[in-house]
Amino acid sequence: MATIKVHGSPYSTATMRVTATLYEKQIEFEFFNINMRNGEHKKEPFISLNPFGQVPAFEDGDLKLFESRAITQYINHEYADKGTKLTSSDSKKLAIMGVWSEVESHHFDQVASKLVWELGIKTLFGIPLDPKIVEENEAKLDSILDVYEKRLSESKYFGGDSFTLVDLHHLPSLHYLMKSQSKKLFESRPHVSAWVADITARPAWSEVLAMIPN
Ligand SMILES: N[C@@H](CCC(=O)N[C@@H](CS)C(=O)NCC(=O)O)C(=O)O
Repeated sequence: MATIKVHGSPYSTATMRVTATLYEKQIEFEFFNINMRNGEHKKEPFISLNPFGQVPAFEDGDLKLFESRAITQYINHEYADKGTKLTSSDSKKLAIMGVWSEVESHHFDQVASKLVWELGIKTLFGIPLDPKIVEENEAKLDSILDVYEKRLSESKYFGGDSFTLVDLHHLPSLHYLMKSQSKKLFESRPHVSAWVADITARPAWSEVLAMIPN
């Protein structure tokens, strides 16, 4: 089997989505650290792997991919027999997963990524945050988490009874937000809070966190 290569940054939420999937599937990979502070993601050779100049990029033999969710879907499909099953073979369950997958990327992530930047990354690198952006996006997150609380009171995970890619795709932003003032929005909702505790305790997720430099 050709070696899988992940080009990204251990701090990047999109990169973490891919490494979390590889660890869940127990697939070995080689990690190439792209120094974003030096702008390596905007230059060759990286820009040939992702013309949008964003991490991560991924290689499996001749196959070259970018866009983290497309990469996780590929890994899940190609290595279906390995590690954790992160999807369903039932078309109705798959359709429900599809709904919540769209919610994660078009509702949750739109807001969470702004908060991660303001409260997570800027804090990490000592850059002053913009309180207006934080306030606006926390208000939006509050409404999204009302929907999440209802869904998670009916179903243990977003896709049903078992952990799937939909839950996994949330993990990187949760990592930053649960260390920030936005934590209160998750903790005030019992089902959301139990789901966060459950999915962040997964051994594969600890392996992703171990890649972040101290
Ligand atoms: N939709 C893309 C988003 C990738 C993305 O936004 N990556 C961030 C790091 S988490 C990045 O490279 N930011 C630098 C930039 O946009 O210039 C994916 O899921 O892969």
